[in-house]
Amino acid sequence: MKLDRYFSRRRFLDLESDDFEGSLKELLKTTVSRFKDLERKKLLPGLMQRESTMTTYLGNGVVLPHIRVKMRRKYVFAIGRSREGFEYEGLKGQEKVHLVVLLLAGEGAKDYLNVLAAVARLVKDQAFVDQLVRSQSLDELHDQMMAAFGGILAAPKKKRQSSINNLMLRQVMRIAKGAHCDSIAVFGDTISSGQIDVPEGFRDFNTVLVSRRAKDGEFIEDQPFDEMIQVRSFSNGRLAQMRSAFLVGLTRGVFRTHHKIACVGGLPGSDQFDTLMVIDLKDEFQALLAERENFMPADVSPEVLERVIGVAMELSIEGREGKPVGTLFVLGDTKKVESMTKPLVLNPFYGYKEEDRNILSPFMDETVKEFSGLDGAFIITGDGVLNSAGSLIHTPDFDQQLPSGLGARHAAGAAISIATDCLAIVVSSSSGQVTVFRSGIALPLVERSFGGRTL
Ligand SMILES: Nc1ncnc2c1ncn2[C@@H]1O[C@H](COP(=O)(O)OP(=O)(O)OP(=O)(O)O)[C@@H](O)[C@H]1O
Repeated sequence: MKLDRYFSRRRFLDLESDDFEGSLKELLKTTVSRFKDLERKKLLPGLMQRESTMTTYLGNGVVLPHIRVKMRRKYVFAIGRSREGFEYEGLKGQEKVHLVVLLLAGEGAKDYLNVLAAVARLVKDQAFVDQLVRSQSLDELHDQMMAAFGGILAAPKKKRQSSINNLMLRQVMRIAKGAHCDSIAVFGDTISSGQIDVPEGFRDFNTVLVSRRAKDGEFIEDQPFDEMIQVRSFSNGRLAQMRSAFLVGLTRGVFRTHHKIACVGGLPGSDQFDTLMVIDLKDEFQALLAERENFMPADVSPEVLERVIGVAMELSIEGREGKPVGTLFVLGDTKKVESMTKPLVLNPFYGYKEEDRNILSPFMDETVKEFSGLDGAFIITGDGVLNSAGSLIHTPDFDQQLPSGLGARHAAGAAISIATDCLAIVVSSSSGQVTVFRSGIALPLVERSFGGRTL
């Protein structure tokens, strides 16, 4: 998502204040002086009120205060930098806020959550944030932000691609041709710079980049790929996230169920492709897709499933504060699902605006991880609104046989996926495995044990 058109050099400041409220006042002053239809008096209390109910801290010293306002423009950004940094409620130890990214969104702006998510994704990169904070001048800071938000990140220093990588890429083309594959998938995180030099003829294939870096083509403008699938968390496994990536690809229409895919990958950051495989999606997802061309429930949007799978993967791979966490997400057909659940605790999402408790908002990540410690399930609507956490599922007449070792949480996920038109995504606290249930059929996405490695 290109956001550079909403930035203006005039709204880049070196902050004089040493607290959050003072910084907001400075940023609002420069913004309001330019857009006369904005009412500063209402903006500051609105922003402070949001902050008191929900933090807008994104990590890495960046805070993203945001609010919807009545204005003609879709979005306005104002950026404040504090080299010394200032304290902010909830930050531990030496951590301070160095960058305030103020976002005002017009009431009609429809892709608000995507804009928040795009900013959150970029500032997840600590090195990028450090570079911004250390910029010599505001002009330099502005240029870097424009480049990053325009999708043209300063090109990373290019290493020459090794001859083995070239060979592997040529081989995957030969295999794709020989095995009549429909696409070639490259696991891009193998290469630390993200820059992949492809051999001649590569562009004749339908190609997909699977990477943690970014989505919607942000980073692949000058890359030789037709599509990009984002995976969210690091795993030491070579192609451990393959299944979730292909599932996401299926829901987004990048792949069809009858497709065969030639894949090349390696350990993340190793700069060495070392694995080639051919995946037949029909075989891979056989049980799940046996009955239907499209396994998505009618009301679930692919980006919401993608997000839930991403959070589930992070919980599986990283846990919560290093400890394994298990949880259950029930996605879609919410009315019917809710008729088969009862609260185990007071609902922590009660009373918040739907937009603020949508799983597509980057500020929900931490909240969801925090509440994953609760017993029971998250109930999520097909368009991403978190309706409740800590819900006990009780479905009628459930006698599904599950593989041994799978207990009550998996049984509940399987049962609700039979009783309603939903998807249930289970993270196992004991094995870290992530399993998607649809109509009682289980699809394991990542199989691992904590501390272990997966091929
Ligand atoms: N009917 C249910 N509805 C919602 N959550 C449930 C239900 N039954 C169990 N759980 C949740 O699952 C948790 C763990 O149960 P159990 O260990 O039997 O499940 P499991 O399938 O073996 O999962 P894990 O692999 O995480 O241990 C419970 O503490 C509870 O939070």
